[in-house]
Amino acid sequence: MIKKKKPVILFKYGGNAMTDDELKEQVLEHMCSLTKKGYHVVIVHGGGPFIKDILGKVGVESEFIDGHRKTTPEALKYVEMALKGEVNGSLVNLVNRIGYKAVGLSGKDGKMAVATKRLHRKMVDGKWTSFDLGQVGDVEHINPQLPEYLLNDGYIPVVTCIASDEDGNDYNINADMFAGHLAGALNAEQYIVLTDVDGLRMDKDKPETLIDKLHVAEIPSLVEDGVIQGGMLPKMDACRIALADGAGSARIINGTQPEQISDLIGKNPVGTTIIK
Ligand SMILES: Nc1ncnc2c1ncn2[C@@H]1O[C@H](COP(=O)(O)OP(=O)(O)O)[C@@H](O)[C@H]1O
Ligand SMILES: CC(=O)N[C@@H](CCC(=O)OP(=O)(O)O)C(=O)O
Repeated sequence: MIKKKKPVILFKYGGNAMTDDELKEQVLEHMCSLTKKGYHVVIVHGGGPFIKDILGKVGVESEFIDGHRKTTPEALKYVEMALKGEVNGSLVNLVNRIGYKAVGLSGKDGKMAVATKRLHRKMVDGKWTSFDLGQVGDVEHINPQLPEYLLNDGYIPVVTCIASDEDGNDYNINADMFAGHLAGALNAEQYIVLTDVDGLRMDKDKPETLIDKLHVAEIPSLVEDGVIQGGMLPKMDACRIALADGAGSARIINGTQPEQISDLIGKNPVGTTIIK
């Protein structure tokens, strides 16, 4: 008998929403409990504040360009330590402690993600201008077999956003971008981005201006008008990629409010939904 494939929910857990261990545990409990409701759960995480901390301690400076951290080879060493050692280690520990089986991975494991150096361009004074972001990568290709094996065997993949290119050079990839590619490759029924705000706002400082639904075609003009900026730039790009590559839906919700996760499969969708 052919086993029916379970739908995948892929969560992108942003570092800004990981304020303390108690909250992290509640959020992870809400995510992982979806496995009892017939879903396969994948967690992709970032860890911006943890990277900032470690870089500060060792005195390595870094700057963000359009939501991507310019990364020198020296900084990359510390980015990897923070993401794989600190954040991934702690999330795997918490998932295991609350009674599920987590497997911590980065894009390098099993060559799940193959990266390429990011060629960053944007309009400056009416001209396309290139920016060298150093060891910042883009996902070129995803091999979904490893997370699929794990999901089919009852494990929860907890994945972070470091990957190598075909020659073995390592790259720091924005976690939203990484997650969007993986959600597409896994044909996730839902791609859910957990951050520290309720979703995309028309005015980033006014919670009452939350946009509940947005078409991907509306993204470029919202970028041009400066509505989508900073950390929201890669988030929206990642939603576009996830939907184009095979995810069923994409949504941004508040990861500091765990109950919003339960609402996902309920009747009252929260956050900002991005539609094709
Ligand atoms: N239009 C907008 N609506 C809401 N937040 C916005 C908007 N534009 C930029 N942001 C910023 O994006 C941030 C979330 O992105 P980021 O800091 O990268 O978080 P994460 O760690 O979850 O990836 C918000 O805290 C907010 O400051
Ligand atoms: C290239 C790039 O920007 N990489 C990110 C990776 C971590 C991340 O994206 O973390 P959040 O999800 O918490 O933002 C960085 O260095 O901060």
